[in-house]
Amino acid sequence: MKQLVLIRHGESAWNLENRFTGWADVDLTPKGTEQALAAGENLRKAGYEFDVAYTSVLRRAIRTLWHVQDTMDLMWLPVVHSWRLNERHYGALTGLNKAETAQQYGDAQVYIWRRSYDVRPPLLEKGDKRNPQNDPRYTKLNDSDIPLGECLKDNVERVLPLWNESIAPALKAGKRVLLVAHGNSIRSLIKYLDQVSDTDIMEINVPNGIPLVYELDDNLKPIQHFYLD
Ligand SMILES: O=C(O)[C@@H](CO)OP(=O)(O)O
Repeated sequence: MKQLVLIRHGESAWNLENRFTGWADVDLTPKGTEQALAAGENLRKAGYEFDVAYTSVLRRAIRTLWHVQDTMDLMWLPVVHSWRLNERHYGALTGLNKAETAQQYGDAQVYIWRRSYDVRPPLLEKGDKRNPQNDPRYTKLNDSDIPLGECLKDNVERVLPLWNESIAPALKAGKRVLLVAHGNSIRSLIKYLDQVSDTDIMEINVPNGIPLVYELDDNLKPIQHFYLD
């Protein structure tokens, strides 16, 4: 049996302020830190061990992973940081308050932007200060890889090359994988692993800081999954 544990980062400052976050690099709140420590503690108590960890290049996920590693006495664990695990890019909605945006555009439109599989949010203008193109952590990427706004389908297409080229081979080699990422990059993996339909994925939400354990067969088909709460 192959073991993959997915954790969405703990509560972030913009989760608390109810803002569209995406690639904005906001940190954990004190509650988010507690959630991350509790996730590590629950994994430790349940006897989980890991051989490699994956995370995004955003601090809320990285810091969550650090807390989990620290709590589990696994600071030595090899860690792969990949932009492919970043949150779905929220385009021109980045930084806006979700409730205020719903008042302006209506709940139905905001639900479509947040949960539809293939409707993108309004895109950023290239010259927008929020365009990640000039951020040093992305300068080695092709311009075409740097999004100006993504729907979940774009996010799935961004995550899968990392899955196919690195995570799946690690699992097949018997490595126990810990992956700390974001609500939508994890929903992308859930959609792929459980073959969730484009409609059903709209109703699947991932809570902050609760380990989601996948037990996979040798072909990486899920045998079962459950939250370790
Ligand atoms: O703002 C975001 O980037 C995400 C996760 O917090 O929000 P949503 O639930 O709308 O996908």
